[in-house]
Amino acid sequence: MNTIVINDTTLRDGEQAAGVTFNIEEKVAIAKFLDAIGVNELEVGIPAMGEVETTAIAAISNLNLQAQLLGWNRAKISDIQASIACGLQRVHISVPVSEIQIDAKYHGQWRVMLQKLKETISFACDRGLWVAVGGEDASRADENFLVDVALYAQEWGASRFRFCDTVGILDPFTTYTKVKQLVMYLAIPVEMHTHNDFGLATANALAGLQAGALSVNTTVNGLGERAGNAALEEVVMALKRLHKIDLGIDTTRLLELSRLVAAASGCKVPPWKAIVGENTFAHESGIHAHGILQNPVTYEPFAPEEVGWERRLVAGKHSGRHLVANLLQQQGINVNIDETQSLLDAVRQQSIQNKRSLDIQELLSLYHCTR
Ligand SMILES: CC(=O)SCCNC(=O)CCNC(=O)[C@H](O)C(C)(C)COP(=O)(O)OP(=O)(O)OC[C@H]1O[C@@H](n2cnc3c(N)ncnc32)[C@H](O)[C@@H]1OP(=O)(O)O
Ligand SMILES: O=C(O)CCC(=O)C(=O)O
Repeated sequence: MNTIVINDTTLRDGEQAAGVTFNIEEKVAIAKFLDAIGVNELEVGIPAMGEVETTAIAAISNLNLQAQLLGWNRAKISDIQASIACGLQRVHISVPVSEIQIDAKYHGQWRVMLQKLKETISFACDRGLWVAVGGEDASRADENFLVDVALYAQEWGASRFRFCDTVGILDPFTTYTKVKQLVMYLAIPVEMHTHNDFGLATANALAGLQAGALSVNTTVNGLGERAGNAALEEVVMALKRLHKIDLGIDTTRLLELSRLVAAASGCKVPPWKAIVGENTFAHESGIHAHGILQNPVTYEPFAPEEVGWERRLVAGKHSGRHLVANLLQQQGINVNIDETQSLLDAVRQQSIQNKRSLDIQELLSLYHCTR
């Protein structure tokens, strides 16, 4: 798992989340940010969508970023032409590979699908483009047929094949088995594209990488169709911290990036969201805060600064004396731990009444009232 490519699709699948639209400035800002922190590759959009999209893609293309840029295409010559017109040198061509999708898009005529794939790969390769192919709904495809399509794509000139769990129905174990088989047959790298319909997108992406995939689609905050995609920040941190694979991405800016995409998409990040949620390094519970004050490793998997956060202790319903005493100490008030019980009782009461934790001013005024 050492030469993994992150191909971030915030600007394509991320923007496909219902109700989300990025304007040109936002698309450019997100692309620049992803590039600046060291993301290798960006799927920047769908040129076939028309002028608004192609103008944004061309603007990103003109930035001459370090990251490789890809346009997403159907197996249609006109889609490839639209990608070329944006100045893209890399195209991703998607074809349906499950019976369900081939029925819906090609009236069940898989030979026609293969013919279109061959034509579009050749058209792109003849124009000097680097071509990747995506197997849409690969997770529900007949496994032998999937391998055949991928082998044809490879033979016709594709440089990578994307395994798509389009409706997010796999678990990590089945993902591993299916991707392992594909990797075994192909000489070109396999890319993972996972969806979060059962909350398993990141786990499945990692399972695919364990099985030998060398590239992975992510989106910032896990934004994307329906329940979203594998989150960039989760995949990068899981690889770094759980698998000891540092992709060279500046993780200290992940929070800033998350906030940029949350603002541009209008999609708030839930407080409990891994890595970038507001509560990921906030501690209210007495036993946790007591542990953290002695050694942060007791209740944190890594230091908050590694992803751009600062640790926060907050007083609330579940707090204990050590936490409250520490917060007061930070304000220059030294209290004997054994004399904080009445203050703690007042904190609980007010927190229950307000249905939230207390800010420092509220804690201070309770302290003065209970003296
Ligand atoms: C799993 C995924 O995320 S796939 C990506 C999905 N993303 C999007 O759909 C967002 C952007 N899409 C769009 O802006 C529009 O759908 C467009 C511009 C691509 C096409 O718009 P329209 O021409 O109005 O077609 P519409 O969206 O209604 O239908 C999709 C068409 O693409 C065809 N199609 C779908 N997938 C493929 C494919 N992989 N290869 C070739 N054709 C395909 C469908 O069969 C249908 O064709 P038809 O019009 O000949 O019946
Ligand atoms: O690239 C493809 O083939 C399809 C990607 C996708 O968005 C999906 O399958 O969910």
